[in-house]
Amino acid sequence: MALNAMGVSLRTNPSFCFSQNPPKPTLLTVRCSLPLSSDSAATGLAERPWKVADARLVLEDGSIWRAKSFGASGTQVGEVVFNTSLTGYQEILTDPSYAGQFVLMTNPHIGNTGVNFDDEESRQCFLAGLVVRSLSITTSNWRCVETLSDYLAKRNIMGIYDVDTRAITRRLRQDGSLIGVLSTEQSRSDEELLTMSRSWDIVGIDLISGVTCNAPYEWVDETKSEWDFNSDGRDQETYRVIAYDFGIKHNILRRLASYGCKITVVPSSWPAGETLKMKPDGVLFSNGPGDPSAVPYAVETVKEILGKVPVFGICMGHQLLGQALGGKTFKMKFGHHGGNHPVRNLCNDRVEISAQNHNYAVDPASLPDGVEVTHVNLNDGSCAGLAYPTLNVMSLQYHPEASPGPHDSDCAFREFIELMKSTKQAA
Ligand SMILES: NC(=O)CC[C@H](N)C(=O)O
Repeated sequence: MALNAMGVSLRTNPSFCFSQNPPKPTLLTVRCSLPLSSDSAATGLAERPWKVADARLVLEDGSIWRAKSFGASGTQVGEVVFNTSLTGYQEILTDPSYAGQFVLMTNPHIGNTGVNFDDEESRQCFLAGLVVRSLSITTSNWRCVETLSDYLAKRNIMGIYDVDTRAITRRLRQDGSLIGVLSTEQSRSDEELLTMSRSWDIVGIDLISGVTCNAPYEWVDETKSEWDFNSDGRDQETYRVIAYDFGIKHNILRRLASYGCKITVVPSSWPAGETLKMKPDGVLFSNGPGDPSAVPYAVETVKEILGKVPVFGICMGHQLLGQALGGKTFKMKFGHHGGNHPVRNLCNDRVEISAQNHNYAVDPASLPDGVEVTHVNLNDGSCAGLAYPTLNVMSLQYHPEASPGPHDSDCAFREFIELMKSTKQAA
């Protein structure tokens, strides 16, 4: 994986490498009322008792947002999205779906619960960086094992705080998601960073290949009893599921395991023929980063499996299923990223409060006859779920596994079990 001079891995688009001139030390010329020691008076250098703004977020619209850095340093490009979740910043940081994106938290106070190693949704942080209003100066949580700042520094993830996240959010809502470049390198001019932000785009890039696993593995983690729920009515029968890792969140696997599934996770490029040879009772197509139109190989895999075994698509998996069934996906203005989106389940007319994280959606008008829209996002009427009963297909645009967010839609896992059960009985 390409690294820049500051050791920040260029995770988003390795081919977009910046010229690596190590930054020249910058003399701070300060004018402040603090008494200067004699030598500092001579050089004009003063140690300020507080952190100064040492980072810039330059957006492609030309706006420059000065901020204070935490975590890794360096220069990183990515698409800026805002997430309105009030809790779960660690699950967000480790959701591979954010690869190529800066996540701006609209909840102003971040970091107060530190981090722990139970709440991670994948093996590392894939996002481009974290943008927060106020970084907690202390942690207070019985599960805390590390500060957010140390956690990000160890994972080469950049963060900024003391920046007007509200103003940036309003801009994103007005103009749509914007590409930005975040830099702590004072040697880079504003113009250089602006040029970088206008030279990269997230559309059309396969970001899945940068987050998927390298080889198949069995999911063996047990959900600790204090975190388990809904598993009482668990079927006596065990169902074998192959889960395609397009950037899979671990809580999808934990929830399937809680419902009694034995799961083999396979890489995104795993051949459909190999999957079918494994004779699974069902196949899950997972969430994942980037543009669903940029991974035709994954759509072909889905097409080859469709109709052979019951399938369940989540988020990116839902979009790939939509394309495999003949539909089209499109890029939304600023997407849905949060934990309080109301979704109407058209099958039972219940409204589920859902966990959401997506910038693309399936266009229901493009779906062929026989494919049913099963869920609708009540905020904007977009397609939040589909089914194709004759091919034993179900999928959701949002996240029934929560992590973070509400568990209103956990029943979707039960429905997938029922789909596998009925298909097996009919065989
Ligand atoms: N969480 C996901 O799977 C996101 C899917 C896709 N990358 C999108 O942004 O819409």
